[in-house]
Amino acid sequence: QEFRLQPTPQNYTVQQDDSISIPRQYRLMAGNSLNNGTALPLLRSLMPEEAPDAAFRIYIGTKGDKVVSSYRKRIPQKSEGYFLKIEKDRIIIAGADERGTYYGVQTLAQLLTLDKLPLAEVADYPDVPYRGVVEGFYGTPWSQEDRIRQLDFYGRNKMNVYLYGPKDDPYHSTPHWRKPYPAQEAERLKQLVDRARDNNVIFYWAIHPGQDIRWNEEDRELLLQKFESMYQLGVRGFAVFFDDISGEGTKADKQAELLNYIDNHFVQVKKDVAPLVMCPTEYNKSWTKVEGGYLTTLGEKLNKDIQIMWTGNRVIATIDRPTLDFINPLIKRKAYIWWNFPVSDYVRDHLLMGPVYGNGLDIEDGMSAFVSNPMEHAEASKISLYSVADYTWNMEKFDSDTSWRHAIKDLMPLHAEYLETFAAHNSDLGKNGHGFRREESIRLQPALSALLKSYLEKGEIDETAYNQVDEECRKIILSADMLLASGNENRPLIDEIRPWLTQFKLVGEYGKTVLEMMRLPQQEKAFLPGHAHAQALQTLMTDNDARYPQGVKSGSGQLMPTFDALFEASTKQYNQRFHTALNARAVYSPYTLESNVQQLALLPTQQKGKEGSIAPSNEVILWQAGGSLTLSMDRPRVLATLRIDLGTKEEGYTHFRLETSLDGKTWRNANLQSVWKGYTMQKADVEGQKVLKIRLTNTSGSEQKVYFKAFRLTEQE
Ligand SMILES: CCCCNC1=N[C@@H]2[C@@H](O)[C@H](O)[C@@H](CO)O[C@@H]2S1
Repeated sequence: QEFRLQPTPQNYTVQQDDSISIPRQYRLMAGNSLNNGTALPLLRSLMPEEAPDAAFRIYIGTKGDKVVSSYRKRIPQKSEGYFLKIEKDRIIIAGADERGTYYGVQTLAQLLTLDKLPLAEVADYPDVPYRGVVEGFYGTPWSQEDRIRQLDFYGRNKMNVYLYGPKDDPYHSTPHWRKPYPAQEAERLKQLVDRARDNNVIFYWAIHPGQDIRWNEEDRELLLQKFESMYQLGVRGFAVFFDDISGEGTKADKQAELLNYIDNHFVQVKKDVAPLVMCPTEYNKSWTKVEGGYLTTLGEKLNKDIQIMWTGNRVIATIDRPTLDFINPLIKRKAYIWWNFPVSDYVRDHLLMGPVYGNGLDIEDGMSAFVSNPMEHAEASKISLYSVADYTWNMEKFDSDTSWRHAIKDLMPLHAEYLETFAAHNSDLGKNGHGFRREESIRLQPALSALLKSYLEKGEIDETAYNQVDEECRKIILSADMLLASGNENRPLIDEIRPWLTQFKLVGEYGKTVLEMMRLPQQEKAFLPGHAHAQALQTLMTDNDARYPQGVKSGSGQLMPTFDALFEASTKQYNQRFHTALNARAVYSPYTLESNVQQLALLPTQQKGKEGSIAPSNEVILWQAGGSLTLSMDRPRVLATLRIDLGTKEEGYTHFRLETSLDGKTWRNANLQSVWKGYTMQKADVEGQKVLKIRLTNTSGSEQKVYFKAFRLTEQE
């Protein structure tokens, strides 16, 4: 692929017919404003060496520095803007501010990877003021090494925000948010803060006190002391998260009072701290009742410079003009967008490696920030993060597919074609509680549907489609092996995605096996080995990783549904022809879920051996009065245990009724009791009961806010 600057500059011109060789020595003319910044160290790390008598010169400074005064008018009048010009005997880098100058050097760094330096002129600046990443997912927090690599990546891609808020860090959230970090964790955070500064990234530290905060002097002071201890570590950006909580902490006027206090007595006092960021309890449109006044209270009461985060019309949603036209007037400021992609903590068996798409290209003036909540897999998230950097820097020029291909090349230049094959077939999320889906296997879709259509409707094989799919299966197997054997090119990435690479190879082999079966349903003997092999592969694909009930998923959007349908169709043909009863069901879950509780209705069911479960949800469930959830079996089954965890203590369960039924008509109550004291998990007395359906209903007469942390049954052997 051709060379491109990342992110796409606002203005970039090159003299086509001319270039210069990279100067070996240069005389540096630097403005004083850069003395304690990171633009100069970066420049020195890129260019060979300074020589006071060298002919070639580099002028670098920010607006106002004498050294770049003659280029002052060329500097874009935009925060973090810069002007970069390469001439025969000099390079000029002039920033609107220190970070702009740093970005000018980052752009020069990319040009220096070319054999010859083009005589280029770049006048550049970002569309969205705050751009970057919020580590805000559930699951295994990123490691220290992950974060260091991330911060360097943000520097190179001109992202200026890293927001530290991993849900599972006990010092970020309940129970230890009031306590300073122990020495070792504090030291590690300090390392990150320093690394962020090296990359001109604002390191925001977020606190998540909402679950047990008390609206009093003591907790307010404890929170400020915690912020002060983080400030001592070098943190210069702060956030207060009130998401995913229920109870006292959700009151808007109390939240506003606390945040204004922090703003007035900490942020404004320190003077070198970025504007305070807050995460509201009602953080997406599907959860907010405008007339309830939560958002308008924040909009009216919160100091104007406090930023308010928003995920869009739903928890997981793309952002467009109507989204912003809804929220901005309510909060009386531009929303600070928290984009829940490529986060996968609600579909942990999937990787989201596909293109970034679906966000409006005309909304840069409607948001104060756009930060991505990524996967727990740091390296794998970089495909999306590269494109988020591209999209937020220059929105109009953003091209989803071009950006995606370059993101892959940036991640593994030597194995880009294989990683692209892998990423193309590992992008959809599968069925999930949020109903958010992504395109997958886009280029192969026509062949897959043509192959399936002709086989199902006419029992014929569309040879063209067949060969395309066969060829892709070969590429899938090859790509999996090449990436697994890719050694040190990007070992951390391969370590993260190895279970999915192994699975991907099985998908390729399964496809080839099913394609062979399609040729043989009339051959009594020859069909059998293929059928047996396909079943063996199905077993290997569902039982391959203890961390995921049904194994990791790969190709779940298009490849696997097609291959499964072809497996079933060819086996059915064989059974009819030879009056046999070979198993003709590829994927099989004995459990189906129905619910009129909107946030539960789409949750997938899982089955592994004798255990069945409904996938948990990360969010607070608004369970309407009379709302119910029903789990149905394919046939009556004898239960051993049933455990339910709504994240609430004893009295919370009194609002619900649990019933079982053998025929779906007559129901009998099943009592719930605590599994053990102080724990929210409850167990039902269903031991030995033969049931067809299980139903959980909110019989309290009013809406209940609960979590949906577990719904697990085991059958008797
Ligand atoms: C507006 C900002 C508040 C977003 N808070 C959220 N908390 C949860 C995150 O921890 C999860 O990673 C995310 C995706 O499951 O869902 C919600 S989104």
